[in-house]
Amino acid sequence: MSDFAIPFKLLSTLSLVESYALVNYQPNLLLFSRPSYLGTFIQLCILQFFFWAAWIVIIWPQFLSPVRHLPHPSGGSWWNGHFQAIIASTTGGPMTKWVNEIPNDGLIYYRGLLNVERIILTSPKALAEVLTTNSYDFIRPEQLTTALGRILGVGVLLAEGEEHKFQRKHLLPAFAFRHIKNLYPIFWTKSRENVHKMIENLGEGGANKELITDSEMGRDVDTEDTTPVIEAGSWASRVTLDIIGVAGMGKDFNTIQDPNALLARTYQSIFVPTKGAMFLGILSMLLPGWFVNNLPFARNNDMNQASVTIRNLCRREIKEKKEKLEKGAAPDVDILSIALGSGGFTDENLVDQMMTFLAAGHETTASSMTWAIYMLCLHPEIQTRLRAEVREYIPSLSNDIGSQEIDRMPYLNAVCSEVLRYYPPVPLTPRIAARNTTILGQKIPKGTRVMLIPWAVNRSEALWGKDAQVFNPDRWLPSESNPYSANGGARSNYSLLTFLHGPRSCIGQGMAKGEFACLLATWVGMFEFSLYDRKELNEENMVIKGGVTARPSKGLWVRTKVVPGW
Ligand code: HEM
Repeated sequence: MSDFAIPFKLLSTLSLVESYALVNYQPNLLLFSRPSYLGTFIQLCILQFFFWAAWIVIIWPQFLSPVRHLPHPSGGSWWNGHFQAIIASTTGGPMTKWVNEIPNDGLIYYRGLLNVERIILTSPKALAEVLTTNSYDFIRPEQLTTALGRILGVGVLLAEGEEHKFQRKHLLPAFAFRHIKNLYPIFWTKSRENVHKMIENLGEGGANKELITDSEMGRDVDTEDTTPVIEAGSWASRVTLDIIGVAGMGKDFNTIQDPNALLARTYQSIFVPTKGAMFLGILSMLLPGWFVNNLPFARNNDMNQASVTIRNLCRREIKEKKEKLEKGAAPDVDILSIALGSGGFTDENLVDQMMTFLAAGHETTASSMTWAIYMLCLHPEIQTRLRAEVREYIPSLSNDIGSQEIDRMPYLNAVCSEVLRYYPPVPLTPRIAARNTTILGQKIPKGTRVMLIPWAVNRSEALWGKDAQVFNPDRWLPSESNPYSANGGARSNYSLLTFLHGPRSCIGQGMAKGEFACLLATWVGMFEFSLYDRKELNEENMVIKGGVTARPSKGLWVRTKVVPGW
């Protein structure tokens, strides 16, 4: 059954017709001696809203829905399902637990806000049906498209059906490996610039001055240790924004050098998880997206301003690039140049695509970098082994590096793959059945929410074995006892959901992997990291901000030392 999206049009049309009929033909049925159209209309609207709500919240999910007998978590409220548990914990947290604790054959059922039904896919077969075989039967919820469209543009990420097929087909060549490999020198040069800037910052004492009083934050800090501290997440966002600028559209946003550069500030203002953002997120589950987007809240104001800034910047860059090409300049290697060459897009559509690449292409990779540094702090032996490999294959940061040098390092690639498995940057992404359909033979009514949860599937013991919840890069290294090392030891490639699969999988995954590996190699090659707050040595103490991407909610503060000799 569909979301709790109030069907205003239906309720008001019905009420209009009924109030006309009642006032004119059956006035004796009304409560008032002098019936008016308006009064009757309002009463009917309220009455029908309650009938509709009772149907959606109680009658359908509790007594009629064909999916209600699927394996499901115990407990939950009679009117609000498991929403309380979900909202109180990290995005995808409860689902990870359910996937490992509830015996199931590929589908788990639960109820979210106001009992809206959701299905979690847990088996490779179920995932293959939804992601590949019947991919276009499952679309993104309209509320999400409206909410994200302002910042992401309505590009390939948010398009559906034939429109999506067309856009993807014309963009795919830009992401072919023969082009992506030309971007490695950009990844490396920008990563190197970032490391130099970090060294400069450490020389000035790092971010120590910025730290909020430790007692206020409840941190457990070694006060004797004077090693400078940095917030790894913000450095990661700066460098990934610069990389997507140059690799995506040939434009250096200069965020590494200036964290207050316009675009950096703009993205910061919208990616910060505020209470306002959360409130609007919940409202958009109940009310039409266009209405929520236009409510007079500061958050809406920020989003609209950010949208104008990003859109104008993309427009300017596309115009400049076109003019350059018209003057006969050789095309650059960036994604925009290749998309322009494809001839498949109008200028305004290219603006939407560029907005998509800027947002989708930097926060995600920055999230991976943040989690990588966290994992290396928790596992210093992995950090040391990785540094040794990087230094063995690349004698100095000043070397110029391409895809071949990166691909040759097995442990680097294993660590990157394991970070992407263990902390997938996109913790979950929802779909809605666009028509009555089936998954694994189970009837799925049109409008049912189907949840793709990389966070849960990537740590499923049924798919990864008993050590699914252990961070272990070695599972990606080939050996006689590990014949499935290409899949991290799992039998099916659908066990890894980080980039999804099929026609809606991440188009930028090749680029993301190359960029991530270059970044990690430079950071670990040059620095030794350890946690500033010793409490975070216990992963359960790490508070995670959910949203489109998952990051530590208070940032990742790490003591950072230059390791000489590179
Ligand atoms: C570690 C980094 C990344 C991760 C984990 C990631 C993950 C994902 C995921 C899970 C999706 C599917 C979202 C959904 O359908 O709900 C997706 C789609 C997409 N990603 Fe990425 N992404 C990453 C990096 C990038 C980069 C670097 C780019 C581009 C430059 C990019 C561009 C896109 C685009 C355009 C789509 C939409 C594809 C379509 O629907 O056809 N991503 N990504």
